[in-house]
Amino acid sequence: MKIGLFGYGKMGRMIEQLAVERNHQIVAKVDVDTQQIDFQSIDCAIDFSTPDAAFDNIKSCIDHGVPVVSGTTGWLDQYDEAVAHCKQKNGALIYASNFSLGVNLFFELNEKLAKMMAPLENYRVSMEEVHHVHKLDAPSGTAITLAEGIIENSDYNNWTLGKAKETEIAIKVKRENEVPGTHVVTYKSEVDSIDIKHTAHNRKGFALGALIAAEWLVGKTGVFTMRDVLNL
Ligand SMILES: NC(=O)C1=CN([C@@H]2O[C@H](COP(=O)(O)OP(=O)(O)OC[C@H]3O[C@@H](n4cnc5c(N)ncnc54)[C@H](OP(=O)(O)O)[C@@H]3O)[C@@H](O)[C@H]2O)C=CC1
Ligand SMILES: O=C(O)C1=N[C@H](C(=O)O)C[C@H](O)C1
Repeated sequence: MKIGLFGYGKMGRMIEQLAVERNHQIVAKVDVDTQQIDFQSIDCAIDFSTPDAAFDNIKSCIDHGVPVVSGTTGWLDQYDEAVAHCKQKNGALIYASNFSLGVNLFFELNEKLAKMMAPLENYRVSMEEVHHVHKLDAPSGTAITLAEGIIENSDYNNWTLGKAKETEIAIKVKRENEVPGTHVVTYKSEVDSIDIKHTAHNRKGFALGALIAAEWLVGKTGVFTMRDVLNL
């Protein structure tokens, strides 16, 4: 597959390394200064850029008939517009706040646990995410997906970075050194706590998941999620 990388930072470079191992070709490396892009040469675009750049990158890929996998976080206020644009143009799009297989299993576990905990009024849920100091957005996209998974399966109706009201999920954000990404969901009562935790040891899992999504997406039209790709 001929891949166009939109964003050639920490993730773009990791994807390049794994893509070559999987016999793919990187035919474009797009950054903020790129003047011209040969869209015709690209079978699938993989966007790991910045919150400010993601939507425009996705839109121009769709406009040029190029399927796009986006892992950029922090641009979700424009997600519905991206979905509508993709459907209108008969394009192909997968967005995931986290492409790693482990985190996608963690998402499923989080929803199942939320369902089990919902009737137990003695427990309150909260969340912590830890990332490297270079991260631009907070909370992480993954923490937002986890919070949405709890909200869909319980009486909680919002998340907050501040002091949580009765029906809000408190998310604590930590930025430390070069941490690739750690997420903990905690249910606490007076007598005990239940924690579920995912720890990324490096960025390979994210990159591999994005490549698997790109391999799956080529030849399809529509808007998909990692649930579709992994058949969860
Ligand atoms: N979904 C997932 O599984 C994962 C998602 N992420 C997310 O992916 C994104 C990128 O992460 P990461 O690689 O660590 O970040 P980096 O900052 O290392 O890389 C982002 C790159 O995008 C470049 N860029 C800026 N503007 C544009 C533009 N208009 N078009 C294309 N590229 C542009 C930046 O260039 P410059 O530095 O010159 O501005 C930089 O090289 C983040 O939003 C992060 O949260 C990260 C890991 C996993
Ligand atoms: O910025 C990162 O590094 C990461 N971002 C994603 C997020 O915001 O959830 C995924 C992963 O945690 C790493």
